[in-house]
Amino acid sequence: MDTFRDKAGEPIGTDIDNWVASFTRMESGSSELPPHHPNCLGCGPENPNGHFLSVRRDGDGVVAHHQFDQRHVGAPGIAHGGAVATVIDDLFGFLLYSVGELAVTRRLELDYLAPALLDTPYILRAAVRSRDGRKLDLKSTMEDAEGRTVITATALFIVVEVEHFLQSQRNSRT
Ligand SMILES: CCCCCCCCCCCC(=O)SCCNC(=O)CCNC(=O)[C@H](O)C(C)(C)COP(=O)(O)OP(=O)(O)OC[C@H]1O[C@@H](n2cnc3c(N)ncnc32)[C@H](O)[C@@H]1OP(=O)(O)O
Repeated sequence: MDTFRDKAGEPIGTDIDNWVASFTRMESGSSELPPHHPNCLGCGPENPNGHFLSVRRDGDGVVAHHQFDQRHVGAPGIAHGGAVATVIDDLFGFLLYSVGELAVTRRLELDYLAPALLDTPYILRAAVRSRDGRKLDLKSTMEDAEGRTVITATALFIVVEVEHFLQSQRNSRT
């Protein structure tokens, strides 16, 4: 089990309730947003196989500067489409700090308008388009340094209770 940390990087223990509490207590102070947890595939600083995504608030949404590297290669020189989807899914997860509720991905849809090149800087943005009950309609774009849109994405996240994660933890074989 991971040791979860608060916004200041202080350990808050391994208990999932603590993790959720630290997540939902997030106030709108610094624009820098903390990783979902240390080993998160998208943003965890302790996951050597991850993307180390660094995200900050940007108006009502979030923004990240990111480069894919050789660990994420699909076709030579091009990031694997699944790696791109991982990063966008994780970026959407940062919107939950503003929503202030727990939610998980139900649907994720990407349009790959141009190849996402390795070792090339991109800027990714995401925002909540609308909310209908538990359903969060999210949108994202990824642009290159010249402002060309490389990826557009939408997602449906569903708000869940902490029990969703507790039950998943109980059912997990790890
Ligand atoms: C602590 C930090 C946490 C956050 C941690 C952040 C980490 C970020 C990482 C990125 C995020 C992830 O990877 S999350 C991990 C990947 N995702 C998952 O594991 C989720 C797996 N799926 C599930 O557990 C479940 O399907 C749920 C919880 C998502 C939904 O199940 P449910 O609660 O039974 O909901 P259900 O009734 O089926 O659907 C809810 C509503 O959505 C509608 N709906 C369902 N599908 C669709 C659809 N494709 N298009 C339109 N609408 C749809 C239904 O009609 C319904 O509308 P109405 O009748 O209400 O109107």
